[in-house]
Amino acid sequence: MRLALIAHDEKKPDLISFAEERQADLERFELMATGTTGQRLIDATGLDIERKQSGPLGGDMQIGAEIASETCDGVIFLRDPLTAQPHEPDISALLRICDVHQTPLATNLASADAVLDELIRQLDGEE
Ligand SMILES: O=C(CO)COP(=O)(O)O
Repeated sequence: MRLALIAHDEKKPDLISFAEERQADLERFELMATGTTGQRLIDATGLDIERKQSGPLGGDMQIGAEIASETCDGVIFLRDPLTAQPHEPDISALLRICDVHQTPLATNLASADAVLDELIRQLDGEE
């Protein structure tokens, strides 16, 4: 099962803490991330993560393409709702394509655990 991890700059510390807490669970997935998020997570946890482009350079669109191809099963995207992003259209497109394909999506820390728990439940069912 493939899972995407993304965080805006203000939320990267939260995502790193989340990944440290849930590292054993995250290791069960094929992970992908936008460029800077991926590097920060790799540095902090050593998790094996496929890095796409940085978000403003097209990383959200690359993850959106994975969702459109149904090669990504869930997204944890800790958005910063208080800072304008230059690539807002890409972000909107990513959220939209998740809805189009019924892809589980968490956009804040409060729902990240819930999405990961549900994907783990599905993984356990597959085994
Ligand atoms: O901007 C992002 C998502 O919209 C995240 O990109 P980075 O992980 O490269 O910072």
